[in-house]
Amino acid sequence: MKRIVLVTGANSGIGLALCERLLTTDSEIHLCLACRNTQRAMAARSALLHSHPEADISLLKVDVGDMNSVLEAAKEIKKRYSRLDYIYLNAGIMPNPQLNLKVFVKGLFSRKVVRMFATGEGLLTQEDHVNANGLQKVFATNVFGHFILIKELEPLLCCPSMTSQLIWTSSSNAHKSAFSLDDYQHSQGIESYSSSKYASDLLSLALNRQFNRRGLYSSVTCPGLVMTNLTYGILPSFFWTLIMPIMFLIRFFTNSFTLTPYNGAEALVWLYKQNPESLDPRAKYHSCTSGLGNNYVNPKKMDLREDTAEAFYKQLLELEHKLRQKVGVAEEAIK
Ligand SMILES: NC(=O)C1=CN([C@@H]2O[C@H](COP(=O)(O)OP(=O)(O)OC[C@H]3O[C@@H](n4cnc5c(N)ncnc54)[C@H](OP(=O)(O)O)[C@@H]3O)[C@@H](O)[C@H]2O)C=CC1
Ligand SMILES: CC(C)CCC[C@@H](C)[C@H]1CC[C@H]2C3=C(CC[C@]12C)[C@@]1(C)CCC(=O)[C@@H](C)[C@@H]1CC3
Repeated sequence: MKRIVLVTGANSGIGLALCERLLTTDSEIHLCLACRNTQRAMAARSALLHSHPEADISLLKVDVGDMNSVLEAAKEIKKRYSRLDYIYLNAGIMPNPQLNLKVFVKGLFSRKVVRMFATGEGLLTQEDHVNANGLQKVFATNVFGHFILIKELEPLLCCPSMTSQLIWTSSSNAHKSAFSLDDYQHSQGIESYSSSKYASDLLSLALNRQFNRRGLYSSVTCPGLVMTNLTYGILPSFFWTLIMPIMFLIRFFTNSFTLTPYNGAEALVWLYKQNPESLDPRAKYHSCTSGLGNNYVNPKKMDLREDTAEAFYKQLLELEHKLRQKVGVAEEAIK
């Protein structure tokens, strides 16, 4: 029986490299590319079919930052499939990133320089906005849309006598200090990306508590620093090209400069092959690349509290309830 794998944000960067690698790893797979832009999704499908002509690939239109689009997409998935084996919750944004040069230069001469390059801690700020659902855009895209998708697809993910896996593309940029239960959407701060990634780590922990007994397992990964559209948004591409030799040099000091989407997908592919019951719900699985270019996976314990994860999960359920009422009222008004 073919394994059914859905990947959000599959049309570029790490998501696209992941799809390519999954098709190479497993020929008995149905891949569903869940993307917001149909043309970009079709281009990705063509590229994948070019290297894997026999591959079974379908497209699904979904904007994970838009509640109505997620609900529509979930309806479509339920029509198409009776179960789902894997969902890769990979789509993500970091809008209007600004590099804090002062912190960067200071960091270069501090003892924390390696950590700074590995996590980008404190180096980046973002400007976030409110979306049409009244949610902070980064939170809605990186966390909440995926949460709603999982909730909607619960019957397909929790099937008797089989296990399913949720695999998040989180980040080592997820920091406790950027997240607060009082402002979990991060409407007050300037580190919405870091906050959203910490929120996804908390959510993954809570999902394991809620769903493991029903055969659903959740894991988080960090792909390392990868050159994708997301990172090209931080500094102009000519600058990245100029400093590329330095980036390859940095690899000898930190294994987190994976740089290519192929390398960045290492932990995501590794998790595909694991028995989910053997995984540690508190571990973040990091894609690593050595100075000589060898890839491997390094699990690291996350700094998470069970009670915070539970409280956050409750807040998400309340927000879901509120928004479902809003959507319901809007639908009634149209009728
Ligand atoms: N690059 C890096 O160094 C790191 C990246 N990550 C994470 O990896 C993930 C993938 O990013 P990466 O490959 O780097 O960057 P890309 O920008 O190349 O990929 C992001 C993908 O997400 C999609 N996407 C964004 N917003 C939405 C939305 N609202 N609905 C549906 N799809 C959406 C994009 O679609 P579209 O093409 O239409 O914009 C794109 O396919 C992200 O979650 C990111 O946070 C984590 C750590 C490091
Ligand atoms: C290498 C250079 C000479 C200068 C690059 C400086 C910064 C632009 C980078 C240093 C560490 C990088 C980093 C990220 C972005 C670019 C840097 C800040 C991320 C925050 C990108 C997104 C993620 O999710 C993280 C895992 C990255 C961590 C490191």
